[in-house]
Amino acid sequence: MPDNLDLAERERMSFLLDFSQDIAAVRTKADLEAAISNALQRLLSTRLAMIRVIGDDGETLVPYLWDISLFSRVKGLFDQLTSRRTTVTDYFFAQVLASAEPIVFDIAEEERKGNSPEYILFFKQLGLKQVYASALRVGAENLGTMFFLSDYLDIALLKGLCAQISTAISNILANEKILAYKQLLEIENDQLKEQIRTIYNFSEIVGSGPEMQEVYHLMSLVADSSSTVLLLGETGTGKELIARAIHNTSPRRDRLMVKINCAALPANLIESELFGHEKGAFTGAVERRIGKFELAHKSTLFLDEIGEMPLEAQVKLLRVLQEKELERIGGKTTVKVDVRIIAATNRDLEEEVRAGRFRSDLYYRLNVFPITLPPLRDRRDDIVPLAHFFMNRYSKNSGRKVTGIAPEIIRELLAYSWPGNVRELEHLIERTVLLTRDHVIRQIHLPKERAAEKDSPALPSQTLSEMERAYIIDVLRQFEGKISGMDGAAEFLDIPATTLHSKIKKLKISKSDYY
Ligand SMILES: Nc1ncnc2c1ncn2[C@@H]1O[C@H](COP(=O)(O)OP(=O)(O)OP(=O)(O)O)[C@@H](O)[C@H]1O
Repeated sequence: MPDNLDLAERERMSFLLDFSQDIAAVRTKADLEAAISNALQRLLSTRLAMIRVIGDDGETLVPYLWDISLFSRVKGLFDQLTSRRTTVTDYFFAQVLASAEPIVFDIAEEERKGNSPEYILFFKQLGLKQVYASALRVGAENLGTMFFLSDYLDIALLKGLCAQISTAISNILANEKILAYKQLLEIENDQLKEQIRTIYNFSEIVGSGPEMQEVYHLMSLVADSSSTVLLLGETGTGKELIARAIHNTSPRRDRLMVKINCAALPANLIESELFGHEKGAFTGAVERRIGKFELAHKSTLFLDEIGEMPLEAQVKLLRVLQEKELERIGGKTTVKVDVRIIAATNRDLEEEVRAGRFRSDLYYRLNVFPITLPPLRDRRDDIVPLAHFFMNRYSKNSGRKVTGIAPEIIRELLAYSWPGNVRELEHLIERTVLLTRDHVIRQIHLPKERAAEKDSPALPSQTLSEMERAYIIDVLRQFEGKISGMDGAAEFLDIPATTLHSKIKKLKISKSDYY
């Protein structure tokens, strides 16, 4: 401390210096209360009366911290004043908030002016001649007000004291907000995880034919392990659905599966998205960013459209898969990661390797446990159950009561080649449910297929009896197994009940097919 300062100045500086040390350690409101009361003990006759902070509405001054022991004698009036709404425009508070400096209110003079008689009465009952007050302020922003009771208070000292309290309260408020957000995010996160778990589990996967049975079998073999899985199949065949189901039945299911779509990102961003970057690693890297790999630590990383990944990124991915550690772009240290990889592509990766667009070493790393999802046209038995599944889902979602699909529409669905696979069927049914005015879907707008496509070998993969079987099952499902009578399936099919019975027998349709 410089020698040429007078005694008062020295004392003031030493007081503020000590206070600033105490205040620097403050994390909570209780810490702040202790620091203030500690400091004020040195000022003998000075006590903190009340701190109020401006609420979320920007107007109300909410009591934040006060010394109840000061008001025991005037408790009735104190309770009355603190229980009613006080705003930034109320007389004493408006003066404090408008002033750059602390204010000393002379109670006798204020009484003469006739403003805010309840507060004047309150101050008088407390036996005060003066009240000291200052705005709680950070920069130019008002956060609230502070009132002190004192026989004498040095204004310069009060100013320093208030500046430090302001910073501490602003930090505490910001911390409380962050904590509240954190709790909110944690709750949301748990709810989302739960939602994803219930949406994407095996029971939401429709398809009971031999092709999907094989898929389920492979899934159950691999789910428990940390092995890399490669999902192959045309667009819309359900690769992401299967990836989520594998994750949700694996030991990693308590953490969220992290997804990255390798086709959706420009080549220069994909690395930073995957591995993260340090602040200033390249132009535009204004903040440090955690990559998806790190986010997926102890969880699963779903690399969608892996066939589209640029070659440079492939090299880096391979390194991480081999070493199980990564380096953020612009970083100097390595980060260990424990990530299970599920990759998916609709490309023929072997062909991509031959064409030099995909690294063979990466291909072998990924191709540990391949699962191929068959296109919908190769599992026509699943078309009708899927159509019903989506009909139920979207009629429930939209509050409509669409409960059936007319037989001629079933015929159209079975005859179509579904180049967009399950996704195309899902979107079509969603649209149709919204357009349907009836309880039964009687109209559908399938894209026109060119004659050549119609004749393509994909279409007639079902025999006539297979189609007949699927058709009868659907009708039985709609009539809840009722065969004869006025509202029975036979009547609807326009055949005698006995004929329907013999067809059911011949086509080996059992109750479990339509219930
Ligand atoms: N077997 C199924 N049962 C129920 N819904 C399914 C099934 N297969 C796919 N779906 C639904 O079809 C839609 C498309 O599936 P998904 O996104 O998993 O396909 P994808 O193969 O990953 O497609 P892309 O290759 O275009 O990314 C999703 O809404 C999914 O829930």
